Amino acid sequence: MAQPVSTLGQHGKGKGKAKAVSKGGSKGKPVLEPVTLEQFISQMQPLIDLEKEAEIAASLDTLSTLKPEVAQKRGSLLLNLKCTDVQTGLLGKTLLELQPNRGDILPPHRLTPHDVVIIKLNKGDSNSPSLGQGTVYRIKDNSLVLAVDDPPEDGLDSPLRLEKLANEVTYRRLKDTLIELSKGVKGPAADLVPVLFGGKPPSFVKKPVTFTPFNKDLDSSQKAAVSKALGSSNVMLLHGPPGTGKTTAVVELILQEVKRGAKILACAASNIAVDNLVERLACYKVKLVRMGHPARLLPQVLDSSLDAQVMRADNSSLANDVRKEMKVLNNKLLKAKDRRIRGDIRRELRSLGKEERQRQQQAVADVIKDSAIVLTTLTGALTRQLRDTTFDIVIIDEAAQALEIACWIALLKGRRCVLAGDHLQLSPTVLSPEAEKKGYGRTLFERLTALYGDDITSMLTVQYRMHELIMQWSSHELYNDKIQAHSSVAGHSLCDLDGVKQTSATEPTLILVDTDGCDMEEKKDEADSSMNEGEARVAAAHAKRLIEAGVSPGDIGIITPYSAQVGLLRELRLEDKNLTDVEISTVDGFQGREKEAIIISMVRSNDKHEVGFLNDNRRMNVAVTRARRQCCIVCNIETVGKDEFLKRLVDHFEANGEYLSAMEYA
Ligand SMILES: Nc1ncnc2c1ncn2[C@@H]1O[C@H](COP(=O)(O)OP(=O)(O)OP(=O)(O)O)[C@@H](O)[C@H]1O
Repeated sequence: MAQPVSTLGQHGKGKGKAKAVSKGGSKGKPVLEPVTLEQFISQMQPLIDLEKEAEIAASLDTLSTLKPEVAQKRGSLLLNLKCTDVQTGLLGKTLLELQPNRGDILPPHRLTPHDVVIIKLNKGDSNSPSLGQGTVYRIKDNSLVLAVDDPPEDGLDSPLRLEKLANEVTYRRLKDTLIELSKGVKGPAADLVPVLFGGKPPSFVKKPVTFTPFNKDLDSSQKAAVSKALGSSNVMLLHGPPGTGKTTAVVELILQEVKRGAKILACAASNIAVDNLVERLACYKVKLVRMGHPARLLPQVLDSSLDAQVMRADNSSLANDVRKEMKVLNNKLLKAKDRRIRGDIRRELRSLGKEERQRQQQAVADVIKDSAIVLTTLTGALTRQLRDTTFDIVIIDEAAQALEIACWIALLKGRRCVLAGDHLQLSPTVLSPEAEKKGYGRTLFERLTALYGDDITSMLTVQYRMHELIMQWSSHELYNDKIQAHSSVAGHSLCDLDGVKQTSATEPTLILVDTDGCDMEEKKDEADSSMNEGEARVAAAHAKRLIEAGVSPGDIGIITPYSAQVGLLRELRLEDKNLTDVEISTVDGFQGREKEAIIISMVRSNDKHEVGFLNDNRRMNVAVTRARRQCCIVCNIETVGKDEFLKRLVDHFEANGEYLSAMEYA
């Protein structure tokens, strides 16, 4: 293990007093002030409650006060469904497929995979009894699959509704973690906590750590980041701007830590990010286990799940034998008349029950003990199954999208930590405006960047996604011009793709479609979200032109900041079969993803030049950097150009790309 032989002495001298190194936050975000552990605990306590109340209120609000159709758009409800299939699968769970009763596609909604929902009869209301509870497993435009432990005994042949449940367990785990922190940390993280609150300086080994990479393609910035992480004695930040191979570097770091005998807890806020790590590690044949409910895991990682590995374990099959024996005894008990015999059977059943539980627990403990890497979501790290396991290092991917308090669930289990992320992309969504204002959504990654900056950070500087024209604006505005495009992508265009013709639609890398003067004003929907029908039609028309030129619909994404616009675009997609596979999403929902061609509908178009939350630099950064070979922005330049940051964006597109009036798509 790395020995702390040098320290970065500039920070946080004086116990419990964090040095003020705060920098200006992104637009719309409060400037970061350093906090002590005590301040953090007292700030967070009420905010967790505020956020929980906001989540519950959102569902109660939508369920009781709004028309069901509006409630549906707000997110917590999906109405009038029919059950079209019931199957067993997924390590013994039952999978229910639900489709809309009317129409071909599900109405606009905000349910996402992994949400916990209750199933009710459609004609019921918020007080009517539940038929059962399930976890959303898969969502397509026309169907949704739920994983349930016990399928409802009746009611499945009637019209159904789904109601999203507030996630009580998560909030309880966040509170429990705060209590742990307030008690004074004595476990493995005892020396880490003061460093993360500025009370003790971070330290690194003096000599850079050299290593032989498992991945021979690592670039020099990735190697430098892995080396810095390996040399850190407590905390290191791996800053990965869009497309720079942050997860590639994290995978290399994990493999190097395994090689030097470390036990690793690898986490992320979302299940999908954890699964991504599992998939990328799987080919290296390392011993790992993915914790978590099977319905929340991608099918391709199920084999690595704790449930699957426990099922294969010797102790587990012995437990099964015991269970069979218990079944036979239970049958005997039903038939036995003699009191003495009944007493004997009961005694034997009790002892077998104990043995079965012990063998199951032993099987779980063995799998965890034998795994060099344990992978889980942050909140999943508080599971009972990991209670007695400690780790040499906790690695958190997508850390800039995780609530700080959620990070602490995992951090308390390890001696060192590496956080990988990009605080210049979107931070986690917070429902309560008050909690947001008071810093609930502030991430540990942001806070440590402000506290220690470059001293503990290594930034990746080669990106493998975007044409350099797409990258340049983002690199200049947010990353001090430090990002370079790798030669394999710097000049790639849609026309290089198989079967794509060179046309006026496919040739440009940047396209700016201006709706000014084209009567394309924004509107509000019933749920107060903005939309713009004219823009939606232009975006769909551009997608059609790309498809006509041979671009595969699956390579095209239309993204927009507003959920009402997503609904509108999805309705338009129904009008043309060719558009079926074009992906449509909010910008926030598309973070971490990419497409060959991205069309951005900015929506805002008004005389007051109001741009709403378009002016959060990070949202536009995410939007533009999803595109690999072409980025097309549809907007009203007159409206959005009044914001300085957005003006520089449209200026970049105008100067380096194709400028068109929306009239051309009429
Ligand atoms: N050194 C490298 N050489 C070649 N390709 C690379 C290298 N590093 C990463 N890539 C490629 O770049 C792409 C992005 O990598 P990765 O998923 O690790 O990035 P990320 O930074 O985690 O992504 P995101 O921007 O979505 O957070 C992948 O296709 C990956 O194979």
